[in-house]
Amino acid sequence: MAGITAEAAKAIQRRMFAVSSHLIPESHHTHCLGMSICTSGFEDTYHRVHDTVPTHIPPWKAAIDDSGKDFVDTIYEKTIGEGIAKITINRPERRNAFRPETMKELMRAFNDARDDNSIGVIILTGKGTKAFCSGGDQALRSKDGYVDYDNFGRLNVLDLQVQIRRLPKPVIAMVAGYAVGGGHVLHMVCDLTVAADNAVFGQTGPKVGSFDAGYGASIMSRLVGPKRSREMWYMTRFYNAKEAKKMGLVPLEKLEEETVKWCREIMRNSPMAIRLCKAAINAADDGHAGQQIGGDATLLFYGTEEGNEGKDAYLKRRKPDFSRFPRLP
Ligand SMILES: CC(C)(COP(=O)(O)OP(=O)(O)OC[C@H]1O[C@@H](n2cnc3c(N)ncnc32)[C@H](O)[C@@H]1OP(=O)(O)O)[C@@H](O)C(=O)NCCC(=O)NCCSC(=O)c1cc(O)c2ccccc2c1O
Repeated sequence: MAGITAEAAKAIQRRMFAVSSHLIPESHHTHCLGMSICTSGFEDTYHRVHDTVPTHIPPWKAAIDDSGKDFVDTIYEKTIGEGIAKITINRPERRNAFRPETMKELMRAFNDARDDNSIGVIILTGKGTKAFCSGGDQALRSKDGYVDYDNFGRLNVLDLQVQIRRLPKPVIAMVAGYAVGGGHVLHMVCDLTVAADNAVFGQTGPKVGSFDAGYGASIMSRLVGPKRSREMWYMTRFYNAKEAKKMGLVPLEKLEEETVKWCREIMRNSPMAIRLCKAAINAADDGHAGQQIGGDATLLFYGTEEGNEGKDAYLKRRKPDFSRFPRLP
């Protein structure tokens, strides 16, 4: 486009994308109309009227946001005409461990999906089948958080957690492989989780000298109960998808089909009703967003010998030795 800046061209491209996303392609109409048989097994008017949703995986189209910056650690995509955005952590060589830049990009993508009124539901996932997310990149951990390009320590995953909780559209965690550490907390702050049969869940913090005393502890307690939460945090065991209760379990090869089906079921319902249900369901827990003190405690802990012992042990592939640290009364 001659005569306009690259940023202006990207802004125009984004606007055109948003507008075209409202248009449903002809092929989708045909497909949906073709699905007239109710396979749910219920022979009632409710099911005859509402029918089932199609399960094919839609074509994903690369999306951009207003900043005009590229997405490097993440992949940001949208469907055409179906109102679904997909945000993928793209560091599979590190089991999708995140660094501050990853969080910045995720926040940009979530912000754009929130702003785009053609989008009604957002999928958060990890690249590949080995991991949804393995938490903070331990190789980048320093005494004041995780450090990448600008040499500042950050714990900015806490901001992403709050953003997901407050975002007025459902966010679905699509989990294949490991969802551990900060990655496990990310799945917990999402509205729903669809897990493949190879999914593994767990908190590793107390083994690697970390913990999440904000949402990571409080939401877990609500989700799986206080005793199971203590077990997960104190013992740092891993659980397979069968053991992790209250989650849908689907074969790995059906994971995306099933997740998209959930999105479509949400998309055909009232956005205002969903928005208010989400706010209402979160209301009892909103006070936890104020638990910044939990994040600050982690920040201080990273600067201690005890915290560092866990990270060192992980990086050196040895067992941590916490025996020299006092168990204070
Ligand atoms: C996830 C695993 C169990 C997978 O094991 P597997 O055997 O399949 O793979 P490898 O271990 O060989 O890993 C392949 C490759 O990836 C690198 N890697 C994996 N995870 C990480 C990671 N988190 N950080 C850095 N690097 C990672 C690994 O080193 C290998 O690299 P090679 O070069 O050798 O090929 C297993 O990988 C595992 O246990 N990972 C660590 C999980 C973990 O402890 N995560 C951190 C928890 S702490 C955290 O996430 C956290 C972050 C925050 O920002 C917080 C903020 C505020 C409060 C608390 C926070 C917090 O707790």
